[in-house]
Parts: sequence; structure tokens; C-alpha cells
Amino acid sequence: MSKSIKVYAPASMANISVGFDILGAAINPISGVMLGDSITVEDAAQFHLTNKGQFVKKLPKDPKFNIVYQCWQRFCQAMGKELPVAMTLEKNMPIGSGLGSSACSVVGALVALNEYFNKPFNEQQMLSMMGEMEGRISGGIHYDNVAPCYLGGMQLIVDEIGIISQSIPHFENWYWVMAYPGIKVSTAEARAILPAQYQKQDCVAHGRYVGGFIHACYTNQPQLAVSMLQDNIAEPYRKQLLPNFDETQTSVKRLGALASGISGSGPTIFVVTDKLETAQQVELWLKAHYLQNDEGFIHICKIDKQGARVV
Ligand SMILES: Nc1ncnc2c1ncn2[C@@H]1O[C@H](COP(=O)(O)OP(=O)(O)OP(=O)(O)O)[C@@H](O)[C@H]1O
Ligand SMILES: N[C@@H](CCO)C(=O)O
Repeated sequence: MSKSIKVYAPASMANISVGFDILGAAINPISGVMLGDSITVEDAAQFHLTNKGQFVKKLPKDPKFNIVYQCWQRFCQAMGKELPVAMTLEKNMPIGSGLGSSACSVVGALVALNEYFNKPFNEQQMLSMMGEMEGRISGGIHYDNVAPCYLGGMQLIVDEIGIISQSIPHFENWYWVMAYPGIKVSTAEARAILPAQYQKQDCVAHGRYVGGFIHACYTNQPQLAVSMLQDNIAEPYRKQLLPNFDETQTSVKRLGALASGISGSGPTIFVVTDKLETAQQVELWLKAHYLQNDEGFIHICKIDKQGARVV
């Protein structure tokens, strides 16, 4: 009997303002829209990759530069033999969006291959391969998209004693309004514009924000958590890449938002609220003022607890 495995890998927001490269969460639109890529692996006499989906035209022209092809190669290398399978990528995530588009393809491809071959690799081995593949195209290894996309929930990257990432609690009643304006920001370029070194007082403040946020999550103090959602590492340098970022932050705050910031390396922004009504008002404002073209979109999301899954 022929075998076929399809995996859905969800969008994610990296950094969440306070945790540059070390914090990220998978997201799930409350509308039921599946915001992510899907990958199918099936029997074949020789390797073949088919691409489809809304953003298929934005993929590299040369199929060998498609990260899904490179994941297959890496998986074969880890298995020690060439594996003849047919893969199909449904590219539903815009590239260079700040929503972990490349992570969706990396995680979807590796999970689908691992499932198809009856799980030869464990969670840490898989995460390690995912980080390596993400690093190839984004200008440096960072796990804050691949870990939440793979494992779900809010993930803290610890990367010590053989543990890459662990889940931390989040505020279940928070809504995350995600607005992608429809323009592209390259992660590699957005990383290159950051300073190589930071002032001592900035390092101290950063430690306070990230430590305070994690503490507030564990002790269920939403007000403290909101006050800690500050980014003094990337936002001051990257906000020039986003349309009217300062004005947008001020306006959503006036509408009752608790906090807002850049999702990943942008240009998507996230806005946090604990009321659906506020989320809907923010959505309307962003639709009118933040979206730049027809490719832009907004979703009111919750944190996705499941991560990548067979569908
Ligand atoms: N299947 C794929 N999906 C997405 N990007 C791919 C894929 N294959 C190759 N690429 C290339 O990888 C690069 C991804 O760029 P980048 O990291 O800026 O996007 P991103 O993953 O959407 O960013 P972010 O993580 O901020 O959401 C692009 O150069 C793109 O052409
Ligand atoms: N932490 C990474 C995420 C990229 O999506 C960055 O901000 O560069």
C-alpha cells in the first residue's frame, strides 16, 4: 500500500520584543484559517519536489535553493543514504514577512520526512537540524521560529546541557493581532543592520525585561508582563524598515492595546490585547493604515499550543 504523510507547520512570532533570538511563539488565527505551510511526502521511484500555494511565485527560481530541497538533502545525509520520495510544498506563507515563513518550510519538511520514515530522529536531533537549516538562509542560527513552529506554545531557547528549547506558560486570555503589511524585509538584512556591540546599561535593561517577562509569565502577573514587553535590542534599529512604526504604536495604544512590537525581523507587527473588541478595533485601524498593498493581511490570533502536526 502506498504511504503519504501531510504535515502542517504554523506561523510564529519570534523575539516577542523582549527575547531577541531566544523567545518565540506559534500562532493560530481565531478565524480558523490555517496560517502556515503544508508539506506532503509520498512514495516515489526518485526524488521530486512540487511547489504550489498562494506564495509559490516568491520561491527561488532554482529548485535547489528551495529550503525544502535542502532539508531533504540534509535528512538523507543524516540517514546515510539517498531516500527517493515525492515532496509537495504548499507555500502559503509570504517570504520575508516576520512570520517565520522559512521556518514553516523547514519544520514542515523535516517533520514530514521524520514521520514518513517512522521517526528515526528524536526531538533534540530534529531541532538541531532545523536550526542549522534556518541558519543557512537567514544569516545566523536562531531557533526562535523553528522551535515554536515545531513544538507549539511559547518557547524559550536555553541551548545548554543538550536542551535547545523549553515551553513557558503564556496568558491564555491574550489576543495577538498580527498585521503583515505586504512588503518584504529580508531577515539576513535586518540582522546585518543591528549593532555588533551594546552599551552596558542596555544589556542590564535587556536582562531586566526578559527576566521580568518570564517571571511574570510564571507568576501569572499580566500587568507586569505587559510592562516588560520592551525591545531595546532590535526595534530601535529595525523600525525604519516598517511603515510608520512609531505612529502605529501610538495609535493602537490609544485604541486600548496593552503592547505592540515587531514580529521576528518584521515587517509584521504584533499587538497584544486581552479583549476581543479591542483586537477587532485594532484590526480595523491597521487595515486602513498599516497594510501597504493587496498582499497584506491581518489575523487576530491565539498562541498555537500544538505546533507542527500531521493533518
Ligand atoms: N521554502 C521556502 N520558504 C521560504 N523561504 C525560502 C524557501 N526556500 C528558500 N527560501 C529563501 O530563504 C530566504 C528566506 O528569507 P527570510 O528569512 O527573510 O524570510 P522569512 O523566513 O519569511 O523571515 P521571517 O523568519 O522573518 O519570517 C529567502 O531568500 C527565500 O528565497
Ligand atoms: N530572532 C530573529 C527572528 C527572525 O525572524 C531575528 O530577529 O533576526
